[in-house]
Amino acid sequence: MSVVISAQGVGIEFYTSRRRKMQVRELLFHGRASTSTDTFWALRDVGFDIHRGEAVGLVGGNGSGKSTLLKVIAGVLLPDTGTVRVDGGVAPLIELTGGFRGELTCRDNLWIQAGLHGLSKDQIEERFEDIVDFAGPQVRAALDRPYRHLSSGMQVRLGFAVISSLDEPIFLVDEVLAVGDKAFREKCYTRMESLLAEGRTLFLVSHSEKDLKRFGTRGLYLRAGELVMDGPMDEVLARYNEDQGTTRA
Ligand SMILES: Nc1ncnc2c1ncn2[C@@H]1O[C@H](COP(=O)(O)OP(=O)(O)OP(=O)(O)O)[C@@H](O)[C@H]1O
Repeated sequence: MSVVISAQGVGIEFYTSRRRKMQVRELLFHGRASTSTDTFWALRDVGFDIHRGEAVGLVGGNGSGKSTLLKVIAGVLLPDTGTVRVDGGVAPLIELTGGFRGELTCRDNLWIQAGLHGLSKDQIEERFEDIVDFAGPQVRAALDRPYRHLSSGMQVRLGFAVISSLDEPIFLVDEVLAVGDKAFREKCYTRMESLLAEGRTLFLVSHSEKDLKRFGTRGLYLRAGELVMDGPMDEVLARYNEDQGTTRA
């Protein structure tokens, strides 16, 4: 099967600037403290290949670099070292409310988001009803109201409904399933299953062992920015739980 995501030696270095306490000498001669810049590597030498149709779950503790890696694959962040090659478009089910404008109506936002993600006017018209149906009756009732009037769960519903309707071959999913209510989560699972059945590739970040086992056949384990294990999901979770000192995530 063909490789659709190939990461080789990927490193991301973040800068953390901090201003030191002023020294008397600096106060006298400069009037301000000099700024020292610290850096740290959020990802370090990460490498893997993902094949078309694979369902891969990414695990790791808080701050281990999971979201950063997804942003690199989505093309939002460029790596400081190494390369990432992505064959085909990516549908980012991450930070789902990010691109929406609070003062615009839900209807306008739906059009803008779908358009920005590459759907044509005809495609949006054709899919409009399905997208709103998926988002649910509360979102439908609020279609002509400002987006900011939606509850945060409803905002996520609309975002998921738009992005999951895209034709992209690769889907990145980051903890969005943790936000919706139970009924909506089930709808999202069903949609993700049908995307997989159609041969799309799924890259999922989650702290839920249940979700990871349901979708991920293969697991990647990030620890402090380094990929410490790449293998069958069960084995990766066992190692992760062992490191965390728990039996369940
Ligand atoms: N823009 C940024 N500038 C500086 N540091 C950042 C930035 N974005 C993330 N970080 C840091 O990079 C590290 C990795 O963050 P990341 O969000 O990728 O972790 P994560 O594994 O997704 O964590 P979580 O499970 O808590 O969501 C963290 O230490 C975080 O504070």
